[in-house]
Amino acid sequence: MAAESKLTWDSLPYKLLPWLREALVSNGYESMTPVQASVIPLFSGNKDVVVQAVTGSGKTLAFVIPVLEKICHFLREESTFKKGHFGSLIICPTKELAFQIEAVINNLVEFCPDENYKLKAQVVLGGMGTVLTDVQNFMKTRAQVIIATPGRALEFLQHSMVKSSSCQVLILDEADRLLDHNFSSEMSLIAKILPRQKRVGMFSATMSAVIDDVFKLGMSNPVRITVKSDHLSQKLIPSKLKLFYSIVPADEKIGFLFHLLESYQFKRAIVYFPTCVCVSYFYLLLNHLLSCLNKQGNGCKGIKLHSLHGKLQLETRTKTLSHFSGLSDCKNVLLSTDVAARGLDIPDVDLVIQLDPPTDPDVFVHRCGRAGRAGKPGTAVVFLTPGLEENYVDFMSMRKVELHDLGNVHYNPQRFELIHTESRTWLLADRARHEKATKAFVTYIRHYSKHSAASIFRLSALDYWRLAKEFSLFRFPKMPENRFIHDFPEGGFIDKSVNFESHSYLNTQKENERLQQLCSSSKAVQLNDAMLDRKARKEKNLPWSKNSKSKVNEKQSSFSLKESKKKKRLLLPEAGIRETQEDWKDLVRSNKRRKASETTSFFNDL
Ligand SMILES: Nc1ncnc2c1ncn2[C@@H]1O[C@H](COP(=O)(O)OP(=O)(O)OP(=O)(O)O)[C@@H](O)[C@H]1O
Repeated sequence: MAAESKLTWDSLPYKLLPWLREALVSNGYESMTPVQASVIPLFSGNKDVVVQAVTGSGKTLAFVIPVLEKICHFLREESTFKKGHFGSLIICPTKELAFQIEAVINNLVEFCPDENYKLKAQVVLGGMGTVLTDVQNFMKTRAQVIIATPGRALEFLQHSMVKSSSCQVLILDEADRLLDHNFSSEMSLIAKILPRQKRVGMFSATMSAVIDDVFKLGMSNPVRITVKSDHLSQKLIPSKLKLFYSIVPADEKIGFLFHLLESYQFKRAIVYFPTCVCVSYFYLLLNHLLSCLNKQGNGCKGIKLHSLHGKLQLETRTKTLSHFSGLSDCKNVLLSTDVAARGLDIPDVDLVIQLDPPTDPDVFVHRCGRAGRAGKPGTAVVFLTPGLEENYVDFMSMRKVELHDLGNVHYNPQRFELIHTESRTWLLADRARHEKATKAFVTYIRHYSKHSAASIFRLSALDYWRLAKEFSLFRFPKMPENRFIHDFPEGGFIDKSVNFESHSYLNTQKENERLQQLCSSSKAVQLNDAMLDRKARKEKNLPWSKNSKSKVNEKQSSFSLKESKKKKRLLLPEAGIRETQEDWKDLVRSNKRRKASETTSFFNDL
């Protein structure tokens, strides 16, 4: 980071603990960043702080230093925390961020002389064992700093063996995220459990709606600190981060993404997708396309893809991040949801691509801020589809975020066609792939409806045909939004040349099950036809006196028999119809899940 000479650690109005000063310098932090210089004296001097500073400006150390100092002062006086007690609680919205903060603390505390005490931090996260395991570990390690995500932090504090009366400092990293409606109830309960006398620090690059909530957390007279970038026009954006937009029709996004990945010189890039299913689907598809393009000598060599989203096991997520950020001679590309939008500090990420803008405009700033950190150069590009979405440029400009046109990009149309053909062939080879594409498409539409800028992102204005092509769909799933699709094809069939009955699974067991189901439903149709035939014959053989219908009606009745057969068939689970019902069931199920998850954890969706 470009250090300003006057911001040395010695220029603080008090003297840092000698071991801490040494630890900072040994970790390469020769001097303070502006946010550290503004925050540390106030926060260490017992003020509550609400800090807004651009992404990558060093907010983590701005709270870690006062936290460690306060614990050391306490330990100097009391020599130890009583069993079950701790000194500081740091809350952040994601597990990745919790581990990152733990690493920053660990790198410093190893310099702490442990004559009397050993400084320790412990992460306490949902999805990693039970809270009882966390508590048992805590009893063994006697960690003084707890780093947690909100739900597990609350469970931990509510455990009878955990005593919170010695907690002196509460930190909310990505505070605006922690205080939004998804976490606010946990946060108020946590604030009630912790002692009144604690100091509170809130940190984020965006703080639009936070200020009303500070008093709920028991902050008394907080100081608001805003550190803007020295960028001429963009005060919310780091000075060396360049922001671009490009108008790209939905069905050209994948081709254009490959073009950017190939033509830009970068070391690490993050590509954002809206949902977990979209990440996992496009990870498979893009990997396949990459190997096709490579084999056919169509470029895109030396690119390695990684995928990250909240539905992956924590262990997988951790491994993915370490592979993505580890040493490599490839261009590493992380396909991710917003689980990697905030706080993550991955060295050398110099390109961020957003296939779609995020639903919350504040997240846009956080996503872009994964590049251009700590004074390094970076580029962020967002794709906007032609039409209403173009207004996003003015919308962001009103929020003081200026986007520049990436300009005309010439890319190879042949390669573009190749991408579509290869995607189609790949999907045709396995029915499961098309099912995944369908799910990804449905989650995309659902996500689109959540945009806070509803006048720009309208479901009615989406180009569903092009969007379906982006996902390589052969058929529209049944969903309420189909009413917006012009010239909606009969049965939703986009590609009429695809025979859905013979479209098979690559997995033999799955395929056998499907064939059995198909067979039993066609038997059911036959049985039903036979039953109707018998009934008709019986009616025909009745004596004239008992038959209510006249001969004149006979022709009509044989016609209505055919009609009723047809109708009954429609009620039976024939292959095509069953699929539509499946699509529909998926949607209903996912709607139910969405409602449930909206009331539980928002981050399941990331
Ligand atoms: N004093 C310093 N000197 C040199 N580098 C620093 C200093 N402080 C922090 N950094 C580096 O700057 C980078 C960004 O820091 P950090 O992750 O704390 O930013 P942030 O402001 O929290 O960003 P975000 O808003 O994205 O969470 C890190 O790589 C960190 O090592």
